[in-house]
Amino acid sequence: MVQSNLCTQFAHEIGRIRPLDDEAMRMTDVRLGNLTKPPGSLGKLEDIARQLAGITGEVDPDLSRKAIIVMAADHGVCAEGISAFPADVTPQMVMNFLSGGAAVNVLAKQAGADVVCVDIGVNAELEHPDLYARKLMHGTNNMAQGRAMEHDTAVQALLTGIELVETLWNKGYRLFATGEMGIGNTTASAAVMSVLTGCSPEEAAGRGTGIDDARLAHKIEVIRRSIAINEPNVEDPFDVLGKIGGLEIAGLAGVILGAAARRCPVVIDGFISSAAALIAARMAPDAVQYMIGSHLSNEQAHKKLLDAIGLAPVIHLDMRLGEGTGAALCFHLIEAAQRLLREMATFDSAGVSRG
Ligand SMILES: O=C(O)c1ccc[n+]([C@@H]2O[C@H](COP(=O)([O-])O)[C@@H](O)[C@H]2O)c1
Ligand SMILES: Cc1cc2nc[nH]c2cc1C
Repeated sequence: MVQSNLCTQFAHEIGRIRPLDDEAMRMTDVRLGNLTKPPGSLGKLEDIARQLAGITGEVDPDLSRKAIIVMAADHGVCAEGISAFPADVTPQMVMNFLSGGAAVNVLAKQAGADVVCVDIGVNAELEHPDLYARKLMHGTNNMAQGRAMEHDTAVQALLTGIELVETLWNKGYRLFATGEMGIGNTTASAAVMSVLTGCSPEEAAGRGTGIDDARLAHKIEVIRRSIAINEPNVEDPFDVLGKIGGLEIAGLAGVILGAAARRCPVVIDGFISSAAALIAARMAPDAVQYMIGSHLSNEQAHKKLLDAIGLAPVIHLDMRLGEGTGAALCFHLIEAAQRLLREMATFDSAGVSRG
């Protein structure tokens, strides 16, 4: 009963996601064509301007209030020794986000964005006035021994992401980005990628926080074992999420779907955020049009994962931090696209001859 109630809420939200607004994109193309530049010469910045119009239904939307939603959670699979760092780093970094000392805080501040720090499943008791306390479990169960979480918990995590976007939307935020913190979460993300794209654990696994060759071989074996023991159904993203996913991955999939349902752009950060984006895409294919790929992470499988979603990253800086750091940098390019459209002279106003 409870489960069907949650699923009904979720289905209602998914049902709100619509294709982009063709007329707003056409009007943007007309405006871009009148600006003092050869047609298409601003490349991907023009694509972004067009996409923003399609998403919002406005040629020049006000996206000045922006939030990076950083979902933090722990992973039972850390017991298998798959990370270069101890699980204690997850709660420690959450406190660092809340004190403003993490990389994402610095980059968010520079971009004029707010960091929204969410405990959706950290294995520690955390208290801070700015923390969004939404803990559903004290970390997932060890997926190498059985399912990571109950089906219902995965749906609750998805709804938590949607609820956060709604709360922030009501405060005036119109541009969102995904970010995360969770020691062990590249293992869960690689497992999700392997099942949903059909690639091997070798192809999906990477070095995460910086593991050596021996630990990488072990990580691949743990992913293989987790998939074998749980037998997730490739046709059912809820099943995949519940058996081999993570609480922050589920929460971020909810953030993405919630943003799409409210016609807001959502910038996808690195490898873990992209695993969440793949889940969201399988739940609601139209949601992909609301996503903006930010950067290409150095996590080796990221390119393949983005290809599976249909996203092209705009920044290549060899970063592999997560937290929302790549997405924060992408905010500058989004603002650049908007300013060009808003502030450039037209051929007529500047008296420049057309070709
Ligand atoms: O976003 C990325 O592309 C990315 C790539 C590698 C590592 N990370 C971060 O590192 C942590 C996971 O690494 P690991 O090795 O513990 O699975 C987690 O906190 C992520 O935010 C993030
Ligand atoms: C220190 C540290 C900071 C991070 N931020 C995101 N993932 C991280 C992993 C580590 C280990």
